[in-house]
Amino acid sequence: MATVQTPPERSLPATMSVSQEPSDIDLVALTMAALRFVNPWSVEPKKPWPARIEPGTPEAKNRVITLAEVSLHDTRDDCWAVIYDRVYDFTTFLDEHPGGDEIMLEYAGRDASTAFRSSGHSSMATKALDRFLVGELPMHERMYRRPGGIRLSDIPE
Ligand code: HEM
Repeated sequence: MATVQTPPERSLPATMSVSQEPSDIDLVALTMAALRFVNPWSVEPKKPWPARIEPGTPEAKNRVITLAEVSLHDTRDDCWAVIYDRVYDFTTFLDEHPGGDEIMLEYAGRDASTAFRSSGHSSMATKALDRFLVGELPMHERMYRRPGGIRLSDIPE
């Protein structure tokens, strides 16, 4: 006598909620794959920057750093400041500064453009900034290096 075989009962995985149909899951996976194909940046997390940036390296030139991030580096052991929209790590320079460390620490974690300019620094001092560069402010936070920004004749290239 022929026996009729019924398919085994399909049970949902323990993690799947009762309201979620298997076809919904496939649709999500498909959409993610399609988005990845069209624009990988829309779904992949961006590669995080290394925790420590070596000042003055090509990598430092391309890094965008917000004022909020600069403000976290405001101590003698970790001293950043902004001069003409560029972000510098002056930690290793504090003890070497001919004008003393105190004045530089006053601007740790902040914009020091006006202070730097009004201290009558030589063009040599301005050029020496490159050694300490770790990044640049985003366009919307800049005062100088942006279209329509403050124009000064002696801002370094
Ligand atoms: C936070 C920003 C800074 C402030 C407020 C500041 C302030 C000063 C002041 C007040 C002096 C004059 C000292 C005196 O005449 O007794 C001075 C001198 C000097 N500073 Fe700074 N400084 C800053 C950053 C820097 C940086 C980043 C450099 C080099 C990369 C630098 C290099 C020099 C040099 C070389 C002198 C001797 C004069 C000259 O050759 O220009 N300073 N600074």
